[in-house]
Amino acid sequence: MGTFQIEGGHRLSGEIQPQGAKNEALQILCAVLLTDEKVTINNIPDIVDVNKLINLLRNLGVKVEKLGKGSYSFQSDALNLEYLNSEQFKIDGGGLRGSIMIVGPMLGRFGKGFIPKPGGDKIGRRRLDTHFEGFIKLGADFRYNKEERFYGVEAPNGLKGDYMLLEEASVTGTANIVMAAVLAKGTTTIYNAACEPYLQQLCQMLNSMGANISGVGSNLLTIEGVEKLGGCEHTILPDMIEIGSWIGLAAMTKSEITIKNVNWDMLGVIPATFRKLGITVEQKGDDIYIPAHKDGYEVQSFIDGSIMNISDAPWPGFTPDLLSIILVIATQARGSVLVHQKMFESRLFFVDKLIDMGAKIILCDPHRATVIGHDFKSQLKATTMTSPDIRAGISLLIAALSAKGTSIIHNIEQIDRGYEDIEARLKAIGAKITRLD
Ligand SMILES: CC(=O)N[C@H]1[C@@H](OP(=O)(O)OP(=O)(O)OC[C@H]2O[C@@H](n3ccc(=O)[nH]c3=O)[C@H](O)[C@@H]2O)O[C@H](CO)[C@@H](O)[C@@H]1O
Ligand SMILES: C=C(OP(=O)(O)O)C(=O)O
Repeated sequence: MGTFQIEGGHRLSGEIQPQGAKNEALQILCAVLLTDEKVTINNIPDIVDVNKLINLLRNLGVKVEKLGKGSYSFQSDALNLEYLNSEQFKIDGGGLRGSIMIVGPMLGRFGKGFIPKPGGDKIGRRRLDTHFEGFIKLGADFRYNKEERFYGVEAPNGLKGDYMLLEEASVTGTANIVMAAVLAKGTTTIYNAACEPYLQQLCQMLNSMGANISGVGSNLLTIEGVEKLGGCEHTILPDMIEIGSWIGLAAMTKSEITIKNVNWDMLGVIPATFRKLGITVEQKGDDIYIPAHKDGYEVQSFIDGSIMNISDAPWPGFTPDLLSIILVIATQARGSVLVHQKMFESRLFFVDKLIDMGAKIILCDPHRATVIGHDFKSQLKATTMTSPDIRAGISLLIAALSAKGTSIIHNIEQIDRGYEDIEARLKAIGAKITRLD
């Protein structure tokens, strides 16, 4: 188990460049399976989950060539479909959440797709019904092996477009169905589609490969199936969750930080949500400038004066992946906030560790926590903790960097899943952080 030692209480300063988006990369990498031509992808983050998926693709027979930092070419012209029946596939496929998105492209192109129960964060139930209901609508036969927790879909005669209203706007579910539908016969209409920037990017990439998808950016996608897709070049957006993490880091450590080249237009309500906590998020060209909040930050009020409530919602709502960060920075705000994590039922339990550090939080139920901010009148105290999931992990790291004394965070593999070379990048802006093993 990897461990960070963090000496907190130091101001940071300087510039930080966000990595490419983890959740976009996972979709885009799966899309390389849709063509036998070469696909070049730039700005791929060097993080554990993405490297696991690249390794899975290699084992499936994709030719992978590294062209430079973050740039790779992929060619899926001689796949080894037998790998899908192997023990190795069960290990590779179960190692991350994003692997689920190989099913759609494999089904669309080869008429069959399998996957063991995918990995990813243990943050509550993470059903896959939306994915498979979508494939069934496109004409696939579905089977599930309960003992082995192995999912399979087959359509030996190909897929046929249909209208579908998704039960929920699932991010990976929508990506999976879109990737199957681009090669189906006829028209597929997906209503209640997820429309995160990750999906907008995926649809744009697929269109540049020859697909015909309209409605991109909305929750109504229309896909005219095509016979074949070709190669393309695609560049992954900066990671909006990393950008939000650095906003939180700057505020909580009262540091002046510039986050470079954020692609502001794709950040949706993220800047406005941090501003609700009184944090100054300034747009400077395409950078975000966070001044040192020397006098702290004050939670804004609603018009009727009721307590500030920050909750998650499918895009264009506020992403659930940033709520843990909102929660940690609320512990030092002037005022109180109700954090409501609507989507996942086990993502707030990490507040125990913050309470240990001296934060004033009432965990009302698994979905809601009330945070009463200290306004920096009392500093959090260093402690030893274990990172339960990726976003709780980065939130605890932010708490440790703001705390008095030296903290230890175990299980940092969770953080490495999604944050590239984090200690070097944080050290470069003045953080005292050491990887112990
Ligand atoms: C690899 C990847 O891309 N992972 C992201 C993806 O996971 P993933 O695609 O697995 O998440 P889904 O969008 O399927 O669903 C997330 C959770 O929200 C619930 N739900 C979803 C939509 C909805 O309208 N109502 C609702 O209640 C689901 O039941 C589930 O518990 O999207 C999540 C939601 O943004 C993010 O936290 C994950 O980081
Ligand atoms: C929950 C997340 O990731 P995953 O879906 O890969 O578990 C996340 O990125 O916050």
